[in-house]
Amino acid sequence: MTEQPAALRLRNLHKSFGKKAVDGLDLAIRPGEFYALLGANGAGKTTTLRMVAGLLQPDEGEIFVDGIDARNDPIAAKRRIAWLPDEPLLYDKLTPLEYLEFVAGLWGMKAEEAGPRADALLRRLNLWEQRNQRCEGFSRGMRQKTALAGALIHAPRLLMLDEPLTGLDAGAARQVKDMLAEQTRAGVAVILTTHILEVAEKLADRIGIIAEGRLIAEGDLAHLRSLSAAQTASLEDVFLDLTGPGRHSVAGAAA
Ligand SMILES: Nc1ncnc2c1ncn2[C@@H]1O[C@H](COP(=O)(O)OP(=O)(O)OP(=O)(O)O)[C@@H](O)[C@H]1O
Repeated sequence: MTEQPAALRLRNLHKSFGKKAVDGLDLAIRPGEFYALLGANGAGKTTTLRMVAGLLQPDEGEIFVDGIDARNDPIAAKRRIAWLPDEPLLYDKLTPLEYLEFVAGLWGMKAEEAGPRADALLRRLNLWEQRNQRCEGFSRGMRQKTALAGALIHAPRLLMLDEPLTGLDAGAARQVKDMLAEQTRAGVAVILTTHILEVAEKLADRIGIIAEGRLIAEGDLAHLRSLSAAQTASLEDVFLDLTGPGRHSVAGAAA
């Protein structure tokens, strides 16, 4: 049996904006894995995901999505990716149904494939009642959920989300979390950035911590605890310990 390729593999990824934002990042995520990328403000999380999404050109390094070299074949890689930024762009004059039709059209999906998938996503995310209302009056949670439905319409293999739960009420956050868990059960790899450490603690199979553009620690919570002084600590304690002043050059990353 041939081994399944990683859903995402980064090798020695670099990006500088004058100052280093991503500095030799290596990362591998399995199909069906839920991976949380943590880091302080400015650590390089969004820059990393934007490079994978093809929105930024790396200075150096390799990006493989589902075995496809994203720098050589960006279109094939993008077809396998969904990218949900922290402030997704919706078209206010469109309804959720129209928005999904529009996004499906961009992917060249046939109506008979896109229609049922859009219906299922809207029902699943509790947007069915609002499917014919314009997005302009939507709350942040409804906008996030509409954008998530749009991100999933083309059945991606790698779902990347930047701060997807920030500002959502408990009900909307639960619907998004349940949806993400369902995706991983279906074999989709999920990578998300979050400052809500409880989300990473509860949902992630593995957690990567980056500081100054480098992966300084990686593993499940038990492994991260073992790298930290306080071994019974919460993820918040571990995170603050590993990213604290003077620490991140010494905490070695290991799976
Ligand atoms: N387009 C850009 N031009 C110049 N500098 C940038 C640009 N994008 C990011 N940076 C810089 O790169 C570094 C990493 O930023 P990035 O947005 O990736 O961090 P982050 O970990 O996502 O932070 P946050 O948690 O605040 O979203 C920061 O120093 C930031 O100022």
